[in-house]
Amino acid sequence: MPRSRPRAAPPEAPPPAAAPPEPGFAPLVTERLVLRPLRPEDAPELHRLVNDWEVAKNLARVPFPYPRELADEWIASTRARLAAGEGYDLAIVGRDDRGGEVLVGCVGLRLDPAAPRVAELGYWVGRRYWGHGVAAEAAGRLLRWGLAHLDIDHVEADALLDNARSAAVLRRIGFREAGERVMEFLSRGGPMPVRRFVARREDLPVAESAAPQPAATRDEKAPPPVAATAGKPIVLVAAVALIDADGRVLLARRPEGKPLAGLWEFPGGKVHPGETPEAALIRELKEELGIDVAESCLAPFAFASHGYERFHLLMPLYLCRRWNGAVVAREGQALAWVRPQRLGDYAMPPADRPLVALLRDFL
Ligand SMILES: Nc1nc2c([nH]c(=O)n2[C@@H]2O[C@H](COP(=O)(O)OP(=O)(O)OP(=O)(O)O)[C@@H](O)[C@H]2O)c(=O)[nH]1
Repeated sequence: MPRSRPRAAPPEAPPPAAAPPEPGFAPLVTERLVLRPLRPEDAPELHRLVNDWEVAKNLARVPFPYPRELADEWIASTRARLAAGEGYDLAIVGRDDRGGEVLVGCVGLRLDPAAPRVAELGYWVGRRYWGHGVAAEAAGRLLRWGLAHLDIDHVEADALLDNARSAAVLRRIGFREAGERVMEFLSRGGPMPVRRFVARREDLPVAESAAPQPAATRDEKAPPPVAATAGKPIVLVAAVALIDADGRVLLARRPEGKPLAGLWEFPGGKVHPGETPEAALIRELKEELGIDVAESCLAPFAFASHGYERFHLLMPLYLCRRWNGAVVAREGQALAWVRPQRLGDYAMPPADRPLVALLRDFL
Protein backbone atom coordinates (compact mmCIF):
# COMPACT_ATOMS: atom_id res chain seq x y z
CA MET A 1 0.00 0.00 0.00
CA PRO A 2 2.12 2.76 -1.32
CA ARG A 3 1.60 5.83 0.80
CA SER A 4 4.26 8.38 -0.04
CA ARG A 5 3.34 11.33 -2.18
CA PRO A 6 4.69 11.46 -5.74
CA ARG A 7 7.78 13.57 -6.23
CA ALA A 8 9.39 14.87 -9.38
CA ALA A 9 11.32 12.22 -11.28
CA PRO A 10 15.08 12.37 -10.71
CA PRO A 11 16.88 14.14 -13.59
CA GLU A 12 18.49 10.91 -14.70
CA ALA A 13 18.32 7.26 -13.82
CA PRO A 14 20.41 6.48 -10.74
CA PRO A 15 23.62 4.55 -11.42
CA PRO A 16 23.33 0.82 -10.83
CA ALA A 17 24.09 0.30 -7.16
CA ALA A 18 24.82 -2.74 -5.08
CA ALA A 19 21.54 -4.20 -3.75
CA PRO A 20 20.71 -2.53 -0.43
CA PRO A 21 21.01 -4.89 2.51
CA GLU A 22 17.89 -6.88 3.34
CA PRO A 23 16.19 -5.45 6.44
CA GLY A 24 16.34 -8.05 9.22
CA PHE A 25 12.81 -9.35 8.96
CA ALA A 26 12.14 -13.08 8.79
CA PRO A 27 9.47 -13.64 6.09
CA LEU A 28 6.02 -14.73 7.31
CA VAL A 29 4.75 -17.86 5.66
CA THR A 30 1.11 -18.84 5.16
CA GLU A 31 -0.43 -21.85 3.46
CA ARG A 32 0.00 -20.36 -0.04
CA LEU A 33 1.91 -17.12 0.42
CA VAL A 34 5.09 -15.55 1.71
CA LEU A 35 5.13 -12.03 3.19
CA ARG A 36 8.62 -10.61 2.81
CA PRO A 37 10.32 -7.20 2.68
CA LEU A 38 9.86 -5.43 -0.63
CA ARG A 39 12.93 -5.38 -2.87
CA PRO A 40 13.98 -2.80 -5.46
CA GLU A 41 13.42 -5.37 -8.21
CA ASP A 42 9.73 -5.64 -7.23
CA ALA A 43 9.14 -2.09 -8.50
CA PRO A 44 8.09 -2.80 -12.14
CA GLU A 45 5.54 -5.46 -11.15
CA LEU A 46 4.32 -3.45 -8.16
CA HIS A 47 3.75 -0.52 -10.50
CA ARG A 48 1.86 -2.68 -13.00
CA LEU A 49 -0.45 -4.04 -10.30
CA VAL A 50 -1.18 -0.84 -8.38
CA ASN A 51 -1.45 1.49 -11.39
CA ASP A 52 -4.94 0.13 -11.93
CA TRP A 53 -7.94 2.29 -11.08
CA GLU A 54 -9.85 -0.68 -9.64
CA VAL A 55 -7.01 -1.16 -7.11
CA ALA A 56 -5.91 2.44 -6.56
CA LYS A 57 -9.41 3.81 -5.99
CA ASN A 58 -9.63 1.90 -2.69
CA LEU A 59 -6.32 3.20 -1.33
CA ALA A 60 -6.06 6.47 0.59
CA ARG A 61 -2.40 7.23 -0.05
CA VAL A 62 -2.01 6.09 -3.62
CA PRO A 63 -2.24 8.62 -6.45
CA PHE A 64 -3.77 7.68 -9.78
CA PRO A 65 -2.20 7.44 -12.24
CA TYR A 66 0.68 6.04 -10.23
CA PRO A 67 4.06 7.30 -11.49
CA ARG A 68 6.56 4.53 -12.19
CA GLU A 69 9.37 6.16 -10.14
CA LEU A 70 7.06 6.32 -7.12
CA ALA A 71 7.28 2.53 -6.90
CA ASP A 72 11.08 2.81 -6.40
CA GLU A 73 10.72 5.56 -3.82
CA TRP A 74 7.99 3.80 -1.94
CA ILE A 75 9.88 0.50 -1.80
CA ALA A 76 12.96 2.33 -0.46
CA SER A 77 10.78 3.99 2.20
CA THR A 78 9.29 0.64 3.28
CA ARG A 79 12.78 -0.77 3.75
CA ALA A 80 13.84 2.24 5.82
CA ARG A 81 10.73 1.94 8.04
CA LEU A 82 11.28 -1.79 8.43
CA ALA A 83 14.89 -1.27 9.47
CA ALA A 84 13.79 1.41 11.98
CA GLY A 85 10.94 -0.74 13.36
CA GLU A 86 8.42 1.95 12.36
CA GLY A 87 6.41 0.03 9.84
CA TYR A 88 6.06 -3.41 8.31
CA ASP A 89 5.01 -3.01 4.68
CA LEU A 90 5.60 -6.34 3.00
CA ALA A 91 5.31 -7.89 -0.43
CA ILE A 92 2.65 -10.60 -0.74
CA VAL A 93 4.34 -13.24 -2.83
CA GLY A 94 2.86 -16.39 -4.36
CA ARG A 95 4.28 -19.11 -6.62
CA ASP A 96 3.70 -19.55 -10.33
CA ASP A 97 3.27 -22.91 -12.10
CA ARG A 98 7.04 -23.35 -12.36
CA GLY A 99 7.63 -22.58 -8.70
CA GLY A 100 8.86 -19.01 -9.35
CA GLU A 101 7.97 -16.05 -7.14
CA VAL A 102 5.05 -13.85 -8.17
CA LEU A 103 4.24 -10.49 -6.57
CA VAL A 104 0.53 -10.56 -5.78
CA GLY A 105 0.08 -7.41 -3.68
CA CYS A 106 1.23 -5.67 -0.52
CA VAL A 107 0.22 -5.75 3.11
CA GLY A 108 1.42 -3.45 5.85
CA LEU A 109 1.27 -2.56 9.50
CA ARG A 110 2.24 1.02 10.28
CA LEU A 111 3.14 2.46 13.67
CA ASP A 112 2.53 6.11 14.41
CA PRO A 113 4.60 7.73 17.20
CA ALA A 114 1.66 10.11 17.79
CA ALA A 115 -0.63 7.16 18.54
CA PRO A 116 1.32 4.76 20.74
CA ARG A 117 0.17 1.16 21.23
CA VAL A 118 -1.84 1.19 17.99
CA ALA A 119 -0.90 -0.06 14.54
CA GLU A 120 -2.70 0.55 11.27
CA LEU A 121 -3.26 -2.28 8.83
CA GLY A 122 -3.56 -1.80 5.09
CA TYR A 123 -3.35 -4.04 2.05
CA TRP A 124 -4.06 -4.35 -1.64
CA VAL A 125 -4.07 -7.26 -4.03
CA GLY A 126 -3.54 -7.03 -7.80
CA ARG A 127 -6.82 -7.36 -9.70
CA ARG A 128 -5.84 -10.56 -11.47
CA TYR A 129 -5.46 -12.28 -8.07
CA TRP A 130 -8.85 -11.29 -6.65
CA GLY A 131 -11.33 -13.93 -5.58
CA HIS A 132 -8.87 -16.38 -4.07
CA GLY A 133 -8.82 -15.25 -0.44
CA VAL A 134 -5.35 -13.72 -0.78
CA ALA A 135 -6.17 -10.55 1.19
CA ALA A 136 -7.61 -12.45 4.17
CA GLU A 137 -4.72 -14.92 4.20
CA ALA A 138 -2.04 -12.23 4.05
CA ALA A 139 -3.69 -9.58 6.24
CA GLY A 140 -4.77 -12.18 8.82
CA ARG A 141 -1.20 -13.45 9.07
CA LEU A 142 0.32 -9.99 9.50
CA LEU A 143 -2.38 -9.04 12.01
CA ARG A 144 -1.60 -12.10 14.17
CA TRP A 145 2.12 -11.46 13.86
CA GLY A 146 1.74 -7.80 14.85
CA LEU A 147 -0.38 -8.47 17.91
CA ALA A 148 2.06 -11.20 19.02
CA HIS A 149 5.28 -9.24 18.49
CA LEU A 150 4.67 -5.49 18.66
CA ASP A 151 3.99 -3.40 21.74
CA ILE A 152 0.48 -2.54 20.68
CA ASP A 153 -2.95 -3.07 22.21
CA HIS A 154 -4.97 -3.03 19.02
CA VAL A 155 -4.84 -2.67 15.26
CA GLU A 156 -7.02 -0.30 13.23
CA ALA A 157 -8.05 -0.42 9.60
CA ASP A 158 -10.36 1.58 7.35
CA ALA A 159 -12.46 0.49 4.40
CA LEU A 160 -14.34 2.81 2.07
CA LEU A 161 -18.10 2.61 2.60
CA ASP A 162 -18.42 1.41 -1.00
CA ASN A 163 -15.75 -1.30 -0.53
CA ALA A 164 -17.82 -4.17 0.87
CA ARG A 165 -15.20 -6.70 -0.20
CA SER A 166 -12.55 -5.17 2.06
CA ALA A 167 -14.96 -4.85 4.99
CA ALA A 168 -15.73 -8.57 4.63
CA VAL A 169 -12.02 -9.42 4.67
CA LEU A 170 -11.49 -7.37 7.84
CA ARG A 171 -14.44 -9.01 9.61
CA ARG A 172 -13.24 -12.47 8.57
CA ILE A 173 -9.80 -12.00 10.14
CA GLY A 174 -11.11 -10.67 13.46
CA PHE A 175 -11.82 -6.95 13.08
CA ARG A 176 -14.94 -5.39 14.56
CA GLU A 177 -16.66 -2.32 13.23
CA ALA A 178 -15.97 0.85 15.21
CA GLY A 179 -17.91 3.63 13.50
CA GLU A 180 -17.44 5.81 10.46
CA ARG A 181 -15.27 8.77 9.62
CA VAL A 182 -14.04 10.78 6.69
CA MET A 183 -10.53 10.35 5.25
CA GLU A 184 -8.58 12.13 2.57
CA PHE A 185 -8.15 9.85 -0.47
CA LEU A 186 -5.32 10.80 -2.80
CA SER A 187 -6.64 8.43 -5.45
CA ARG A 188 -10.11 10.02 -5.40
CA GLY A 189 -8.82 13.56 -5.01
CA GLY A 190 -10.72 14.43 -1.84
CA PRO A 191 -12.36 13.30 1.41
CA MET A 192 -14.29 10.01 1.39
CA PRO A 193 -16.43 8.28 4.03
CA VAL A 194 -14.86 5.14 5.50
CA ARG A 195 -15.87 2.46 7.94
CA ARG A 196 -13.40 2.13 10.78
CA PHE A 197 -12.41 -1.29 12.12
CA VAL A 198 -10.53 -2.34 15.25
CA ALA A 199 -8.96 -5.72 16.16
CA ARG A 200 -7.82 -6.63 19.66
CA ARG A 201 -6.09 -9.81 20.77
CA GLU A 202 -9.29 -11.18 22.24
CA ASP A 203 -11.11 -10.63 18.90
CA LEU A 204 -8.85 -12.94 16.91
CA PRO A 205 -10.44 -16.18 15.83
CA VAL A 206 -8.98 -19.02 17.90
CA ALA A 207 -8.29 -22.37 16.28
CA GLU A 208 -10.20 -25.05 18.23
CA SER A 209 -6.91 -26.83 18.87
CA ALA A 210 -5.39 -23.68 20.42
CA ALA A 211 -8.26 -22.93 22.81
CA PRO A 212 -7.39 -23.77 26.40
CA GLN A 213 -8.86 -27.07 27.50
CA PRO A 214 -8.86 -28.31 31.07
CA ALA A 215 -5.84 -30.58 31.14
CA ALA A 216 -7.96 -33.44 32.50
CA THR A 217 -10.03 -33.66 29.32
CA ARG A 218 -6.93 -34.54 27.32
CA ASP A 219 -6.64 -37.85 29.09
CA GLU A 220 -9.70 -40.02 28.64
CA LYS A 221 -8.86 -42.05 31.73
CA ALA A 222 -8.63 -38.98 33.94
CA PRO A 223 -11.64 -37.88 35.98
CA PRO A 224 -13.73 -35.07 34.47
CA PRO A 225 -12.98 -31.48 35.61
CA VAL A 226 -13.97 -31.05 39.25
CA ALA A 227 -16.23 -28.10 38.67
CA ALA A 228 -17.68 -25.88 36.02
CA THR A 229 -19.30 -22.46 36.13
CA ALA A 230 -22.14 -21.41 33.87
CA GLY A 231 -21.22 -24.18 31.46
CA LYS A 232 -17.57 -23.13 31.37
CA PRO A 233 -14.83 -25.51 32.48
CA ILE A 234 -12.48 -24.40 35.21
CA VAL A 235 -8.88 -24.38 33.97
CA LEU A 236 -6.25 -24.66 36.69
CA VAL A 237 -3.01 -22.91 35.78
CA ALA A 238 0.00 -22.54 38.08
CA ALA A 239 2.15 -19.42 37.65
CA VAL A 240 5.15 -17.87 39.35
CA ALA A 241 6.74 -14.48 39.84
CA LEU A 242 10.46 -15.24 39.59
CA ILE A 243 12.30 -12.44 41.38
CA ASP A 244 15.98 -11.79 40.69
CA ALA A 245 18.63 -10.32 43.01
CA ASP A 246 17.68 -6.77 41.86
CA GLY A 247 14.03 -7.31 42.78
CA ARG A 248 12.94 -7.55 39.14
CA VAL A 249 10.14 -9.89 38.08
CA LEU A 250 10.31 -12.15 35.03
CA LEU A 251 7.56 -11.83 32.41
CA ALA A 252 7.28 -14.04 29.35
CA ARG A 253 5.47 -13.10 26.17
CA ARG A 254 2.75 -15.45 24.92
CA PRO A 255 4.00 -16.70 21.57
CA GLU A 256 2.16 -16.39 18.27
CA GLY A 257 -0.36 -19.18 17.74
CA LYS A 258 -1.60 -19.24 21.33
CA PRO A 259 -4.75 -17.36 22.34
CA LEU A 260 -3.92 -13.79 23.48
CA ALA A 261 -0.49 -14.05 21.82
CA GLY A 262 1.67 -11.00 22.51
CA LEU A 263 0.48 -10.44 26.07
CA TRP A 264 3.08 -10.67 28.82
CA GLU A 265 2.44 -13.14 31.63
CA PHE A 266 3.97 -14.92 34.58
CA PRO A 267 5.73 -18.15 33.58
CA GLY A 268 3.69 -21.26 34.21
CA GLY A 269 1.04 -23.42 32.60
CA LYS A 270 -1.83 -25.81 33.03
CA VAL A 271 -1.81 -28.31 35.86
CA HIS A 272 -1.99 -31.79 34.31
CA PRO A 273 -4.09 -34.64 35.73
CA GLY A 274 -2.45 -36.13 38.80
CA GLU A 275 -0.09 -33.15 39.26
CA THR A 276 0.05 -30.72 42.14
CA PRO A 277 0.32 -27.03 41.16
CA GLU A 278 3.88 -27.04 42.49
CA ALA A 279 4.84 -30.08 40.39
CA ALA A 280 3.24 -28.45 37.33
CA LEU A 281 5.29 -25.28 37.88
CA ILE A 282 8.53 -27.18 38.39
CA ARG A 283 7.86 -29.00 35.10
CA GLU A 284 6.88 -25.84 33.21
CA LEU A 285 9.90 -23.87 34.49
CA LYS A 286 12.22 -26.61 33.29
CA GLU A 287 10.46 -26.89 29.91
CA GLU A 288 10.03 -23.18 29.23
CA LEU A 289 13.03 -21.58 30.97
CA GLY A 290 15.50 -24.40 31.55
CA ILE A 291 15.75 -23.82 35.30
CA ASP A 292 15.45 -26.21 38.23
CA VAL A 293 13.29 -25.10 41.13
CA ALA A 294 12.81 -26.89 44.43
CA GLU A 295 9.27 -27.11 45.77
CA SER A 296 10.44 -25.48 49.02
CA CYS A 297 11.41 -22.36 47.02
CA LEU A 298 7.84 -21.81 45.74
CA ALA A 299 6.02 -19.54 48.19
CA PRO A 300 2.23 -19.27 47.65
CA PHE A 301 1.39 -15.59 47.21
CA ALA A 302 -2.07 -14.95 45.73
CA PHE A 303 -4.46 -16.34 43.14
CA ALA A 304 -6.44 -15.15 40.15
CA SER A 305 -10.01 -16.25 39.52
CA HIS A 306 -11.19 -14.88 36.21
CA GLY A 307 -13.96 -15.68 33.77
CA TYR A 308 -12.74 -15.81 30.19
CA GLU A 309 -15.21 -16.29 27.37
CA ARG A 310 -14.62 -20.03 27.00
CA PHE A 311 -13.36 -21.06 30.44
CA HIS A 312 -12.90 -19.90 34.00
CA LEU A 313 -9.27 -19.49 35.01
CA LEU A 314 -8.13 -20.39 38.50
CA MET A 315 -4.47 -19.52 38.84
CA PRO A 316 -2.38 -19.69 42.00
CA LEU A 317 0.62 -17.37 41.81
CA TYR A 318 3.80 -18.29 43.67
CA LEU A 319 6.89 -16.23 44.43
CA CYS A 320 10.32 -17.69 43.84
CA ARG A 321 13.72 -16.10 44.51
CA ARG A 322 15.98 -19.15 44.20
CA TRP A 323 16.53 -21.49 41.32
CA ASN A 324 19.35 -23.40 39.67
CA GLY A 325 20.54 -22.70 36.16
CA ALA A 326 20.37 -19.67 33.88
CA VAL A 327 16.99 -18.49 32.62
CA VAL A 328 16.78 -19.04 28.86
CA ALA A 329 13.80 -18.77 26.54
CA ARG A 330 13.60 -22.43 25.52
CA GLU A 331 10.47 -21.99 23.44
CA GLY A 332 11.65 -18.89 21.59
CA GLN A 333 9.39 -16.67 23.72
CA ALA A 334 10.46 -13.09 24.53
CA LEU A 335 11.43 -12.58 28.19
CA ALA A 336 11.68 -9.39 30.24
CA TRP A 337 12.99 -8.73 33.74
CA VAL A 338 10.76 -5.93 34.94
CA ARG A 339 10.95 -3.63 37.96
CA PRO A 340 7.72 -3.90 39.97
CA GLN A 341 6.87 -0.23 39.30
CA ARG A 342 7.15 -0.84 35.53
CA LEU A 343 4.89 -3.90 35.42
CA GLY A 344 2.02 -1.64 34.37
CA ASP A 345 3.88 -0.81 31.13
CA TYR A 346 3.42 -4.39 29.92
CA ALA A 347 0.13 -5.53 28.42
CA MET A 348 -0.93 -8.56 30.50
CA PRO A 349 -4.02 -10.83 30.48
CA PRO A 350 -6.99 -9.36 32.36
CA ALA A 351 -6.74 -12.11 35.01
CA ASP A 352 -3.29 -10.82 36.00
CA ARG A 353 -4.21 -7.22 36.71
CA PRO A 354 -5.17 -7.72 40.39
CA LEU A 355 -2.04 -9.84 40.86
CA VAL A 356 0.18 -7.12 39.44
CA ALA A 357 -1.26 -4.58 41.88
CA LEU A 358 -0.66 -6.94 44.82
CA LEU A 359 2.86 -7.69 43.65
CA ARG A 360 3.74 -4.02 43.23
CA ASP A 361 2.60 -3.30 46.79
CA PHE A 362 4.42 -6.30 48.18
CA LEU A 363 7.82 -5.96 46.50
N1 LIG B 1 1.18 -19.01 32.45
C1 LIG B 1 0.26 -18.07 32.61
N2 LIG B 1 -0.97 -18.23 32.08
C2 LIG B 1 -1.86 -17.23 32.25
C3 LIG B 1 -1.51 -16.04 32.97
N3 LIG B 1 -2.61 -15.23 33.00
C4 LIG B 1 -3.60 -15.85 32.31
O1 LIG B 1 -4.73 -15.41 32.10
N4 LIG B 1 -3.15 -17.07 31.86
C5 LIG B 1 -3.95 -17.97 31.07
O2 LIG B 1 -3.83 -19.30 31.52
C6 LIG B 1 -3.84 -20.20 30.43
C7 LIG B 1 -2.55 -20.97 30.44
O3 LIG B 1 -2.56 -21.78 29.39
P1 LIG B 1 -1.31 -22.09 28.50
O4 LIG B 1 -1.85 -22.40 27.17
O5 LIG B 1 -0.28 -21.05 28.59
O6 LIG B 1 -0.79 -23.35 29.28
P2 LIG B 1 0.30 -24.34 28.84
O7 LIG B 1 1.64 -23.69 28.97
O8 LIG B 1 0.03 -25.56 29.66
O9 LIG B 1 0.07 -24.49 27.30
P3 LIG B 1 -0.19 -25.68 26.35
O10 LIG B 1 -1.63 -26.07 26.56
O11 LIG B 1 0.05 -25.06 25.01
O12 LIG B 1 0.78 -26.73 26.74
C8 LIG B 1 -3.95 -19.37 29.18
O13 LIG B 1 -5.29 -19.25 28.78
C9 LIG B 1 -3.44 -18.01 29.64
O14 LIG B 1 -3.95 -16.93 28.89
C10 LIG B 1 -0.21 -15.90 33.50
O15 LIG B 1 0.16 -14.89 34.10
N5 LIG B 1 0.64 -16.93 33.30
